[in-house]
Amino acid sequence: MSDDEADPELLAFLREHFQKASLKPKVPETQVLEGAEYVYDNSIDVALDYQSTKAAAAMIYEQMQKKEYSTKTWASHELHPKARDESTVAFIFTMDILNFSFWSEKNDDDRFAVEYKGKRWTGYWSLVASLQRALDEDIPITSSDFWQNEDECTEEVLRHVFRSSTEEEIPLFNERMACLREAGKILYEKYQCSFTNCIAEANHSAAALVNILADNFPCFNDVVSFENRKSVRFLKRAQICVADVWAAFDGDGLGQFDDIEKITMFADYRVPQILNTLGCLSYSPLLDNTIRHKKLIESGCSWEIQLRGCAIWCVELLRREILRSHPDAKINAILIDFFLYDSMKEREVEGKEEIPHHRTRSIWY
Ligand SMILES: Nc1nc2c(c(CN[C@H]3C=C[C@H](O)[C@@H]3O)cn2[C@@H]2O[C@H](COP(=O)(O)O)[C@@H](O)[C@H]2O)c(=O)[nH]1
Repeated sequence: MSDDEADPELLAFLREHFQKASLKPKVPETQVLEGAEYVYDNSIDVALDYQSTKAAAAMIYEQMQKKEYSTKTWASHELHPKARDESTVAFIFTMDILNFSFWSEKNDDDRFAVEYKGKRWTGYWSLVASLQRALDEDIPITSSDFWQNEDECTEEVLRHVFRSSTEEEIPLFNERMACLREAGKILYEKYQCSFTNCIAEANHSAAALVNILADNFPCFNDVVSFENRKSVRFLKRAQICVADVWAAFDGDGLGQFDDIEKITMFADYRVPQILNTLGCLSYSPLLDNTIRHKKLIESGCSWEIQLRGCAIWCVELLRREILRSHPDAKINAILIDFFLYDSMKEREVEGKEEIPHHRTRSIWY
């Protein structure tokens, strides 16, 4: 139909509508889920099993209900900060700058571990314990001014903060120190030394805050090139940082986000492990063998990207399946992820780590 045949009123309406639409402020998106779906659609070494995913969705929902899993679960962890104020925002920002790669090639007795409050903490919890211990020792480890002050925040002080109760030091110590210095410099230059100003700039959009972190702080810009065909944003620490703020503040105040459902699962090395254990994710024989024998998988290689992308997509399918059968469920990808991580850690404590997690050493997760 040419313009002169079309109804002039309809044409005027369409022109006005599209004119308005193009003026609308762009709704922030992270593109993480689109990238994950693309990786899933193009994966040959990692596959999803729909029957197991359907069964897992039912089990996860039932368990989350039984445990009353909610944002409140976050603060219930012994080491997580409880105050809903800027000190907790600063703690979370510090924590999630450093929230990566705790796995060790040593046995449980010899691996990096932190003694704190009469307990021996490993993995993610060794990081949280180190930060809490430093604050107890009046070391301002959550202050970006401190990270930048190389006279006060010396390498020696940081080695003291992350001191181990074993011979093994925290993995990637130098990279962690560099991440803190870089983040401190950027926070000083762009956000008046406060992560709370980043939250304010995001104006209650979780996606916008993820993008602020990824676009301004290189150590949060977790982006890969999948088989040289497509740039895929995983943004694991940027997303978990936003999710931790949301959970710590119970979705209120500094943790109030209008689009929190845009946050996906955090592509780490624990959630793929439990998804594989539950039968949701399956691996090609060579990849399965590599993981079972704890062989290194290079950061950025196709196998690693398939593991991370398919895990994000799998949790999205779990989320959709749970909401299909329970439309009123107060559940999102964050809470499913938190539940899966905590469940995997419980299995590890009970000695039920049937299949190992994959071994990739990087600052991204
Ligand atoms: N996907 C996902 N990855 C998570 C977490 C957490 C901790 N979140 C706490 C906050 C709320 C939850 O209830 C948890 O209590 C750490 N990690 C990642 O795992 C790895 C550490 O593993 P391991 O060495 O075994 O401790 C490392 O890449 C770390 O970045 C999570 O929740 N989801």
